[in-house]
Parts: sequence; C-alpha cells; structure tokens
Amino acid sequence: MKKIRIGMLGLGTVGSGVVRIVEGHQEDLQRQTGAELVLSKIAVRDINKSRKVTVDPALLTEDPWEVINDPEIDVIVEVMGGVEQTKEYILAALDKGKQVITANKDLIALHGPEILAKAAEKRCDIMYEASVAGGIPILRTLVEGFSSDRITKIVGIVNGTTNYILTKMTQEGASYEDVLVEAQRLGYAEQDPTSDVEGFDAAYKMIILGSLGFHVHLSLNDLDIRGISKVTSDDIASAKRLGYTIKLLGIAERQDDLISISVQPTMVKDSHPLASVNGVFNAIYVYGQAVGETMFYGPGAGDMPTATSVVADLVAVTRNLLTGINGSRSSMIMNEKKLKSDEQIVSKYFMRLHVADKAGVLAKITQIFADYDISLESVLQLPNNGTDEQETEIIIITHDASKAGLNKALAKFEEIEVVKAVRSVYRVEG
Ligand SMILES: NC(=O)C1=CN([C@@H]2O[C@H](COP(=O)(O)OP(=O)(O)OC[C@H]3O[C@@H](n4cnc5c(N)ncnc54)[C@H](OP(=O)(O)O)[C@@H]3O)[C@@H](O)[C@H]2O)C=CC1
Ligand SMILES: N[C@@H](CC=O)C(=O)O
Ligand code: NA
Repeated sequence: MKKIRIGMLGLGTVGSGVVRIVEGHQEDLQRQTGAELVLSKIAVRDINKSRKVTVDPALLTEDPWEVINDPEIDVIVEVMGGVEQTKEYILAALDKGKQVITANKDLIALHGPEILAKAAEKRCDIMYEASVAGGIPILRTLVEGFSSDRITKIVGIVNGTTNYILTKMTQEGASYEDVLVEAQRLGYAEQDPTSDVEGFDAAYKMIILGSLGFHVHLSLNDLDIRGISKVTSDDIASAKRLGYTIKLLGIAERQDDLISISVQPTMVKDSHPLASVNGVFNAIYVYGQAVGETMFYGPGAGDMPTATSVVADLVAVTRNLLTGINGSRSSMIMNEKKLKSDEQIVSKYFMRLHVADKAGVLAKITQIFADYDISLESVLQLPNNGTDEQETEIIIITHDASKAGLNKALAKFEEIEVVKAVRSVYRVEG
C-alpha cells in the first residue's frame, strides 16, 4: 500500500487531536484513501515539553525547516499558528511541490491570494477547512455544495471563545474575565486571546467565508470589526428584557454585486435559531438565491472537532495525490470587489441612552431620528432606579436605518445637553 508521509508544524491543542485521529482511525482512513498515512516529522517549539499525546521522540524537531526540506514528506499540516514566518514556511513547502493543510485563519485571511496563487502555480493543494468554525465542514459546503447557487448572505457565530463567554455571562451571570480564563484552559482561545475578544478571529473567518461565498478577495480593511470586550451585564439584561440575546455575529451580504461585511456584537431575536447557539458551538446561516435559508451547526473550537476537519482535508489531499489531480481547486476566477457605502448599509439598531428625566426630552430625541430619516420600532423608558432622580435611561429599537444616518444621529446626541451618554448601540438581527 502506498505511504503518504505527513510533516506537521505544531503539536499543541489541534496537532495533538490530529495525531489521535490519524492513529486511532488509521484503518478507516486507509480504507477510504487506499494509502497508509504516516506521521514522519513534527516541529514544535520545545521538544522536552510534556504532551497530551505520546509520539516517538525521534519524530520531533525544533526546526520547522527540517520538516519543510524533508524530500520524503508529501503533505505539510500546519497547526502552529503565526503569520509572517509561517507564511514563509508554507510558500517554501508549496515551492517544493508539497501539499499544504492549515488551520490558520489569520494566515489565509491576510495572505490568502498570495498563497493560493503559489499553490495554483505549483499545482498543489492548499486546504484550510479547520480554519473556519472548527468542526463544521462549511468551506467544502460553500465551494462544492453551493456551487450551483448564488449566495447572498452569510451570517455566522464563528468564534467559539466569545460565544462561550457570552453564553456564560447570559445564563449564569458569570464575569467576563473568569470565563475567558476557562476558555483558555479548554484550548478554545488563540495564543493571544485579544484576537478572539476584539473580533479579529471572527473577522478572519468572515473574510474566508465571504471570499469563498462571493468569489471576491476580501481583506481586513473591508470590515467593520467590534468585539465583545465592551458588552456589559446591563446590555445583556436589557436584551433579555426585550426578548433578544447578544451574539458576536459576522455578517456578509451581497446585493446587486455590492458587498458589506462586518463583525459586531448583535441583538438576535430569541426566536431566531442563532439565538440558541450556545457555548463553544458555532453556526453559519447561508442564504442562497435558489436554496433559500440553510444553517450549519457544530463545535467551533477545541482539539478533536478541529482535528476532524484537518484530517478530512488530509483524506482529500491523499485521494488527489493517488489520482494526480492536486491543485485543481487552487485557482478560481474572482469577481471584482465592490463594497457598499455607509448610506447603503441598512439594519435595525438597538440603543441605550442615558438622558435627563424631564419633559420634552423624548420629543427632542425622536426629532433627531426623524431628521435623519430613521423611524422607531419601540421606545422604552426605564423606571428611574432612584440613584439620580434627574436622569433616566431609555431603550430604543429603530426600524431599518442606514449606517450613515445612524452615525449622524449619534453625533447629534453628543451635542445636545439632554442626552448625557450613549451607553450602547447594537445592530439587530432577526
Ligand atoms: N484551538 C482551537 O480550537 C483551534 C485552533 N485553530 C488554529 O490552529 C492553530 C494551532 O492552534 P492550537 O493548536 O490551539 O495552538 P497551540 O498553542 O496549542 O499549539 C501550537 C503548537 O505549535 C508549536 N509552535 C508554535 N510556534 C512554533 C515555532 N515557531 N516553531 C515550532 N513549533 C512552534 C507549539 O510548540 P510547543 O508545543 O513546543 O509549544 C505547539 O505545539 C492556530 O492557527 C489556531 O488559530 C483553528 C481552529 C480551532
Ligand atoms: N479561538 C478560536 C478557535 C477556533 O478557530 C475560537 O474560539 O473560535
Ligand atoms: Na470548518
């Protein structure tokens, strides 16, 4: 039986899962591919570190170039993270005609076009199913399952760490800091968890989803990005009171070839299926012109779910190696990218305003909204909590409004004396 030799970069959370699956499911994998999958070399930072899996110490090296330059190795599995240096390793591996599998969304989102071009030039596979939504086979679904349709909207909970934090804050009143530490311990968070909580990890994943779904090269500058670090327990309580749940949503839309894409904490109506996606689970809603609404659900992070996707790529690459068709998917004709302006981005919004508690205040506020063509769905004045009888809070949900109009109204609130503070603003979905 033909042997396919695998060189790994990284043996942490995901890498350990890959070793477990390749070893534990070897017989099934052989039956499916017709080849033996052999782990040949593994680069780590510290070969003396204790590991979650047992591997032959002779396989380990602290020099990734030893893996890349090994002429026996057919496939590089990159599960170490990092961007610039890692890009160098991957480009070098492709240059040597090796197939590449990666779980690295930062790398693909930031340097995808260059890496894909190199893979196409060398007729090599570059596969990255694990980079988006851990265990959900969403990239293959977008590229293959939806190849007959025109995708118009992708809405996703695509970061497990923040969904885990928001769920614990909502259901148990847990503190943001405590839950973040727990998510790190469980292997969900990135090496630098700022990427999770400030929305960058989700943004990288939305860039990948949007690029594959709409056939354009999206980049970081195309997104509005807001994370969850400023979501307060008061916001969560207000959402609950009105029948909403706060979720960090990535939203990519295409309308007449105009695209908008963002990542932001969003008020999701409790009746919407995304509102009940909890814990480390992810879900991606895909709207296609022909198919209508579809939703894909599963674990978004963690060792075994993520490794499932890596090894599925390994099966696909192995099959391609045996039939000699590697690289056939690396080139795709891309559309010209046209982004919506702020006037064209339309949504409902929720906001909490801290205002003076006196006659005429509400009239002033609604007039400002009217000046910018924003009509209101509901206005709720909270009972004064007694700490300051001169001031109170109102909660507003708008009808569909342009982002430009909303920003102008918010700037106006800064100027008028009766609005003491804009406490929070959220997009509303569902
Ligand atoms: N954790 C998750 O749930 C998911 C992670 N990912 C992505 O998978 C990748 C890996 O994540 P994860 O497994 O969590 O990360 P870990 O930090 O758990 O593992 C990283 C591994 O890479 C090794 N490594 C790091 N830098 C180097 C280097 N310069 N040279 C050699 N080895 C190096 C580390 O070595 P050592 O062990 O010696 O320190 C470690 O084995 C990242 O790109 C991440 O974004 C994607 C989906 C889900
Ligand atoms: N840190 C990421 C890991 C998977 O991509 C997450 O929390 O989703
Ligand atoms: Na996936």
